Amino acid sequence: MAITDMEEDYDLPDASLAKEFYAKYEPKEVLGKGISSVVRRCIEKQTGQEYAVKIMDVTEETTSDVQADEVTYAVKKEINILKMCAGHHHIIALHDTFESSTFIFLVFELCRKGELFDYLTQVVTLSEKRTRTIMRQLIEAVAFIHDKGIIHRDLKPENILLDDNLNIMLSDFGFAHVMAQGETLTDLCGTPGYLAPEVLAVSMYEQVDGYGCEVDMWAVGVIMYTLLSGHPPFWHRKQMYMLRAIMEGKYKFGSPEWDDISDPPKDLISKLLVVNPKKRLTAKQALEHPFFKREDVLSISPSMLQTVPVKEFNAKRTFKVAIIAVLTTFRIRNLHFNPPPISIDTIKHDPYSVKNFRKIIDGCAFKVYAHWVKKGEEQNRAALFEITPKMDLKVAQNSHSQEQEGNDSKDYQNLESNLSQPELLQVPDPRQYKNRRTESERRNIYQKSDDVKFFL
Ligand SMILES: Nc1ncnc2c1ncn2[C@@H]1O[C@H](COP(=O)(O)OP(=O)(O)OP(=O)(O)O)[C@@H](O)[C@H]1O
Repeated sequence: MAITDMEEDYDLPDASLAKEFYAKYEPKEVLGKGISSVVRRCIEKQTGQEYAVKIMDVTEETTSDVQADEVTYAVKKEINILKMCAGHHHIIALHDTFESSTFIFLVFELCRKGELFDYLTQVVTLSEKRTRTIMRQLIEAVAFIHDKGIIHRDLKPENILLDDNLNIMLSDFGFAHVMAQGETLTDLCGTPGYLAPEVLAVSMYEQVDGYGCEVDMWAVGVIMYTLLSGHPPFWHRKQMYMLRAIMEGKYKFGSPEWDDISDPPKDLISKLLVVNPKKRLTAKQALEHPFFKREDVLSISPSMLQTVPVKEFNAKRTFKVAIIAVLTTFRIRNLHFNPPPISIDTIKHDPYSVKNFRKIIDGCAFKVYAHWVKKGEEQNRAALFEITPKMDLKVAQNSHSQEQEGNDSKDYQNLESNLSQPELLQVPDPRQYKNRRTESERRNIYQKSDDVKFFL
């Protein structure tokens, strides 16, 4: 595909600055844009194989030499972690890397279906079956990295990519860290709606221990809740309320969106969204949960089959099962073609309680809000789950803070102001250093976005 005028903002690095990359790869169209990078499809000249290349500019005019060094250091740390994770089916594979004095190129396997987040905006919610497949793959990836002592710290649907067969690939290890034996962390980093209570606690109270790998399992719980219901468990228009809800682990399986969902997924979520990290399920324990047991029969290997005792044929039982199956099929068919009547009153007063209407309403809502979360500099993914425009939210937040000053604890106010002042960023987060952007533009972006990643 030709590189269009619309992409002129995303200029390709000059050939003289990235000779090695151009010698091996042919860059193609832009696939997406992160805060610090542009991702393009590219073709490996020798093999004709397609990949995705993440191009990071480390020469922004406003970036000092020290910051450029920090960015390079942070990317190298990410590369090392990606190499440690090589070979797992559900972790993005890093194929190649190039570094010039001005750009860093990371060549990844290509995930054509984009982010799980975008998939979710199209389908609104996922079925239990689809959720089971995705969550199993995600938790297997998390179990794998935890086994190696790696903590991800930014698990969310935006960082989960989908391949052609809708299998997941865990990506974006920008905040990942290899934990030393017995180490705990105290950095406040991640994305607000997915932060575990203990991450918030370390920046609120001095006497609190650091946090560990358990924070990823909290985020796994938030993701699972979001996939099944179409909205996150702790979101609140006023950030301070959201933080409180997270700290207290207050969320609910509200009606009607959870009415048709069975107990096992709810039980698993409730064992992940546990405030005390020591009582939260680990990745390995989560994989043992009954929610994942149903499909296990399908994954029995031939060698295991030999050890499974064969049941004796019982004609009466087989006949009975066949009759039940036929009757059930008729009932389901009947219900499909002759659904029970819905009263006009119900539709008038509570259309959302009727499943079909609910799907239509949700679909429309997502269509309206989705344009706010399109990729690009102004992306604001948190807005997907909001009902007020972002700038109003900012005003509402400010006036709310004033109103509540007397009531809300100082700790929460401090924490909230930390979260909403990413300009306090100190640590080498490559995401700060946007391609050729002025300081005021950058500030504007952060102010508009609740989804800003922070690292204090
Ligand atoms: N391997 C890939 N295959 C296909 N598309 C990709 C791949 N990697 C990234 N993308 C697309 O490019 C976009 C930007 O990717 P990137 O990893 O830079 O995103 P980000 O995590 O939002 O950025 P940042 O880490 O700078 O905050 C993603 O939203 C995704 O849609």
